[in-house]
Amino acid sequence: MEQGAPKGKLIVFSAPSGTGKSTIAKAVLGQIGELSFSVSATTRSKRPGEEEGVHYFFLDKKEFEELIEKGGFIEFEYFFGNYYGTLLDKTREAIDSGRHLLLDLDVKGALNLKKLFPLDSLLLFIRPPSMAVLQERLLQRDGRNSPGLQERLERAELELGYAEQFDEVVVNDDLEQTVTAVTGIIRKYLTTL
Ligand SMILES: Nc1ncnc2c1ncn2[C@@H]1O[C@H](COP(=O)(O)OP(=O)(O)OP(=O)(O)O)[C@@H](O)[C@H]1O
Ligand SMILES: Nc1nc2c(ncn2[C@@H]2O[C@H](COP(=O)(O)O)[C@@H](O)[C@H]2O)c(=O)[nH]1
Repeated sequence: MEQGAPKGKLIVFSAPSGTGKSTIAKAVLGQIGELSFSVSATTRSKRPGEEEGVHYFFLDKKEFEELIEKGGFIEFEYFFGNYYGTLLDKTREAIDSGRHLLLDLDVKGALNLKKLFPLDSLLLFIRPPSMAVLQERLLQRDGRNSPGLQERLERAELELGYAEQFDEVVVNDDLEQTVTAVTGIIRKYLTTL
């Protein structure tokens, strides 16, 4: 897709589920006005408080698979029993109009995106302070009986092994310090283009 340099840049957050990507993204978006959130499509159900077109575009499996057939995704993955994907049209529209996007992707999605936009993307890996803290955060957010909790923890171990392939790695221990560090990294990247 990298025909002619796109004007907007892609900032990608990856981390094991529950590390705090969405929490950090919300704070960073509040501080960097020229950055917009890239809304992915998914087949998973809405969590309380989530809104269509704001957190995700919620599709059913048939709709998602039809969109795959039509080449509607830059990348997509299937995990935790659901599809997740980055929409081609929305991404192209943003970067062609010079808007920078913040994407929240799993590690494979992030590394695939880097192959497509090697010069126009920055990959940030966010680490939890420990597996014990990660488990606490997932329990706090989703509850003890949440479907997929064990799967998310198992996948976390695997995802941590990809950290060194990212451009930057930040540990999300104290939230305020993490937001300051991440905001600094992104500002530096956007101003040294
Ligand atoms: N630094 C932090 N200290 C304490 N709690 C935190 C911190 N960062 C995030 N949290 C909490 O951890 C939980 C998980 O955060 P969040 O939903 O942002 O994770 P995520 O990485 O976006 O997860 P997913 O990939 O599943 O969407 C939330 O309840 C959030 O409030
Ligand atoms: N490869 C992609 N991964 C994505 C995309 N959108 C979100 N995600 C990742 O999914 C997990 C789980 O999210 P949740 O909202 O169900 O907790 C999370 O780690 C995201 O990074 C996408 O478009 N492509």
